[in-house]
Amino acid sequence: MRSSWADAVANAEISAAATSASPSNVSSVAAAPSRGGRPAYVPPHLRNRQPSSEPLAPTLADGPSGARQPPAGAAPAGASRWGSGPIRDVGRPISGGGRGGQGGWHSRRDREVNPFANDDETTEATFSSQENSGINFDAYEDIPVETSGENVPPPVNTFAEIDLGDALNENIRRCKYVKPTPVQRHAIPISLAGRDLMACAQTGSGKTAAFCFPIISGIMSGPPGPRQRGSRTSYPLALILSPTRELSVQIHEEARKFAYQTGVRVVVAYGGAPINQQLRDLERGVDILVATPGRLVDMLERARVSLQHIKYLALDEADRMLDMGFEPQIRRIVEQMDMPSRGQRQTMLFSATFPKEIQRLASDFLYSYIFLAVGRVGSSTDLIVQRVEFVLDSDKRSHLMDLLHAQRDSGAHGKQALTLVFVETKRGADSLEHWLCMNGFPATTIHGDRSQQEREHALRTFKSGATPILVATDVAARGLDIPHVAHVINFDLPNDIDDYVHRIGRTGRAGNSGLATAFFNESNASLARSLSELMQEANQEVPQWLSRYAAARSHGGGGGGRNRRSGGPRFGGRDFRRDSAFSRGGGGDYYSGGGGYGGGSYGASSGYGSGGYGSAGVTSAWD
Ligand SMILES: Nc1ncnc2c1ncn2[C@@H]1O[C@H](COP(=O)(O)OP(=O)(O)OP(=O)(O)O)[C@@H](O)[C@H]1O
Repeated sequence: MRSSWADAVANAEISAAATSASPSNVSSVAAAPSRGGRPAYVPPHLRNRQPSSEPLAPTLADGPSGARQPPAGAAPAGASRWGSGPIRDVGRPISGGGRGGQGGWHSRRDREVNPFANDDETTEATFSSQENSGINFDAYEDIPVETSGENVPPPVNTFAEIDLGDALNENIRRCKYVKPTPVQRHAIPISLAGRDLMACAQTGSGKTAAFCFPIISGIMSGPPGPRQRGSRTSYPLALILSPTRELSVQIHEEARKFAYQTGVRVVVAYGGAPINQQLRDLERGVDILVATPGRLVDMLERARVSLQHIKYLALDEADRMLDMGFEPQIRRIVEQMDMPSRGQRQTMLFSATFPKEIQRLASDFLYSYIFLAVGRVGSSTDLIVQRVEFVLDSDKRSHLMDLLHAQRDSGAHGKQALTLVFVETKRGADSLEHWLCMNGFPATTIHGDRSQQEREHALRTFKSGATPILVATDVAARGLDIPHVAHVINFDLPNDIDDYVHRIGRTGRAGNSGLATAFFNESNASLARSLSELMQEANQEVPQWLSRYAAARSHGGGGGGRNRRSGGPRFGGRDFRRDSAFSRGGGGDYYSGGGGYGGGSYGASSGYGSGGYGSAGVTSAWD
């Protein structure tokens, strides 16, 4: 997919690398962009330097959504609200002063690029020997689902049962989604009923569509938002916030597919890319704005975006968005700008993990909401074989090498299996990548010290298989949907079990299987208990030595930092309103108990560690 501004620059190099890469082709790794010839290896410490011959900016006319080119399947005349004149064939009632034909960007013939046209055939060819990565619904058949809140709308079994509109249904077909995943079965009817929602569902289970479909459908069937003549301010109707640039780009790509030919326009705004280009994109019209918080605040301060007409607010990775690193920015955006207050807008929060303390914070943004938990405790990892090995820091590299050699020799997971290696620090990432490259393993890296252009280039070469090893900090831990990641290696374990859940969730997605290996040593002792509990819950084999570490922690022994999960429920898969420890006076829209919530499978009571949220080392890698 050509999806972002950096692609315009990187495209030629990527395809060259993609066609020439092989595991032994070290020089294709972390290659300096070069024109023709063999790309030269550039050490990590030099890679942030801008090559003088390389254009800094992409072709501005193209916008972050990719090259503007004649669409493979151009929108039929009248199919786009942003296209040609008054268009209302999408089932939207025409309210007075519709946007079509008002002049300015409303009236320009802005042909919609077909977001399906770029689905990367090269990548699929590269991975053709592997299993198809469609959703394996059998894996979800007996998945437990819990809802709490008042008057919960019933779930659906098929997309046909939901009135999403012809255009959206056609896009669902184009996406090859045959039936909804469990979280979609429940969340879509709840959202279509106009209810606020806090949804907790496993990694890779289709949450993006679960919040995109109702938003797109709602915008299609609602009145158009207003536009002030002569104003450079944009008034989106929906705002989707996510914690990282790459995730925002990915959500934008997905949402554009879902919204294709519906007339609903989706724009992305994220840091590290030229703001002027994004502003121009906004000026062409926006219904759904996908953004990272920092860039959005910038645009709000410049009065280039107003939130006063927001009808839908979605926070993806909502627990991350509300943890220590992001909460002030989110509060600013949601509570201190011009966004309609809760109850006046519809708010949807999604994540695979929802610690109770974060749930409590999140309830500030929600009105009479429904809590939805999809999946038994630990079920997000049932599809992932988890291995934990005791490895001293000094042995980690050679151990990693052994794993990679074994993987290569056995041809496990297919010839081009992608391996994602998580490390703690940006420096550590560069250093490990360099070492891997020197030892014949094509690798690249993604972390907060790399330029956005480099980050996107790294992701693309990883996805294509040109550099099948990606060394990453937590910037890549959440949300990224990269097909064919067969192995996630926690070279350095995170301090927080939730981060572990998200990291290993980069494999075993959409019902497919995956493998996760963690290197554990004394410095990870604080994680022992929650890790061994998590593994047990997911029917994984827990090594005896890890159980001993866990027991030592339970009895007050062991060193290391405080693990916020310690003693608490996994995945926050239980509505905190059900927990008396969190009951409070005055919370008008708190659900006050009642039946219907079979908490058994979510186990454990509160006991939520009071330690800080989000370690400083991790926060630095986020946008
Ligand atoms: N109904 C469906 N049928 C088939 N595939 C689907 C369906 N819904 C989603 N998918 C695919 O499943 C994959 C995972 O979806 P998505 O990225 O939305 O997961 P997620 O729950 O948001 O994961 P994470 O917690 O890691 O962010 C994507 O490739 C998506 O296209």
